[in-house]
Amino acid sequence: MTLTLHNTLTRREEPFDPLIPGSVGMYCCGITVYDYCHLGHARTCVVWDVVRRYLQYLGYRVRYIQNFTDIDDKILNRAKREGTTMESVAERFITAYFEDMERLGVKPADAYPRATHTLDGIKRLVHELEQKGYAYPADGDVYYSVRRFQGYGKLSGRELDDLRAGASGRVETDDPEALKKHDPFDFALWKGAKEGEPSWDSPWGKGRPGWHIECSAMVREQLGETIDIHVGGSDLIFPHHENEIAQSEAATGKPLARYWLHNGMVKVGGEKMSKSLGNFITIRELLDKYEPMAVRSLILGAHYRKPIDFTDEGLQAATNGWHTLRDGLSFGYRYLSGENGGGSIEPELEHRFIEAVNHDFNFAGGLAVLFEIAKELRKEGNNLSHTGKTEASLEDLAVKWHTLARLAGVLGLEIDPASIDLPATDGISDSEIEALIQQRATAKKAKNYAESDRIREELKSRGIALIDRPGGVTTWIREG
Ligand SMILES: Nc1ncnc2c1ncn2[C@@H]1O[C@H](COP(=O)(O)OP(=O)(O)OP(=O)(O)O)[C@@H](O)[C@H]1O
Ligand SMILES: [Zn+2]
Repeated sequence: MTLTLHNTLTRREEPFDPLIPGSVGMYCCGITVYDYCHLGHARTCVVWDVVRRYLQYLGYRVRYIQNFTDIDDKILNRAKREGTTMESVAERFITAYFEDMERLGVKPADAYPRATHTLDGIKRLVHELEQKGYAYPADGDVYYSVRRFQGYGKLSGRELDDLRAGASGRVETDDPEALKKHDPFDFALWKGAKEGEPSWDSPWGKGRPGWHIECSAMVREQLGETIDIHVGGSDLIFPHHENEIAQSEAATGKPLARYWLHNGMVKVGGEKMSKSLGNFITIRELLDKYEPMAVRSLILGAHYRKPIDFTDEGLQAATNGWHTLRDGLSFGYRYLSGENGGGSIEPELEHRFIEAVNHDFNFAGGLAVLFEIAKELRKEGNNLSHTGKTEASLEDLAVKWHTLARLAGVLGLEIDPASIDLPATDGISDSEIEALIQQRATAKKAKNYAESDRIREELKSRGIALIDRPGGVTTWIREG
């Protein structure tokens, strides 16, 4: 079984073949830290977290880097609005980022480089591009000359000439930057200092870096000149990743990344969920209403390249799905004296999981295998509580449970053993059921059959079937 990936650069699904066998260098464009993260950011972080975990599970050593963009107009604007500094805004939202990601079970990256910590590397790169004729200074700024780079447009499939035609050669005369550029598609590598804004010394005078150059510099510093996998949201393909390629490849003469992978957007009513559009729900607000693992299930239930439309119904369905998994995952704790995933696993099920996921990270296909195991364990758990017996042997069930726990862990879907007594799938706990059965017995004794039937119906509508046994004993099972 080979892992194949859809490479945005070649528009094809290709076998994965890292530069150094057994080892993967992976870079993800991270967050611009000027606000709380929303569900769109959660999707990006969760998807690439799971890709990283999966590669590790296949046996690769993975070095995973994600940056923070902590120099940016949006951060500056917020700082001005709040009468504080850019550093303090960035610090606050970096802290919030780590809190949110911990709740979602996203593993920390191996390093989190920041623009403010990478200034030397950025300046070196700009200088190199200038030396090689790809960059020109203009009145305190430095611009990248896109038409000097042969491969410009190869990632996004956009031709510079088409872009030019689209822009109809018009130059916005009231935009001071536009007047400094030799070509409208040139972009800033370095921006001369503006009054009252943070700035750093450089050979071009005081100023600050552009957005695209920081990623080129951080990739190089953290992972080298050519990396295996570069990832980010599909909104970054153009211009951000196109510009990263132009910068890095012009400087080194080598490919920046062997595989470019992009996740689809979280949308709301067809539009990208975005801070700027104001149509977002923060991870914090979301986690007030839904369980973190339900959010993960929502994200992993769609193929990573497809858009997800955010709705409450979608999250409710993902919650139900998660509860099925949770019931399966709790089997070992409830019935197998709480051992966890260290035991043997079933090769056939593992094979099916890998076969699904190896096809361009089809996590939804992998999840389907997990649901199947979880449903069987849930059913056998019910058998065990109500008849004391199971259909399969307990040894087989232990192997299935280990398989489920191991593979769900690869997707970062885990239960907290302390939470196992929470209400199960239908939201009704064992003790609530027992209480209703008691009430029903009392009603029956009083010959209030209407009430006793009502209770039976109520439980039935919540997925609980009652079985009246001889001697007035009532047992129950969870159906479904
Ligand atoms: N709606 C979304 N769905 C999926 N990924 C997203 C979404 N919005 C942003 N991302 C991804 O999150 C990462 C961080 O993005 P960044 O901080 O630049 O957000 P942004 O695009 O400025 O957000 P916004 O558009 O909300 O202002 C990027 O990889 C980006 O592609
Ligand atoms: Zn980037």
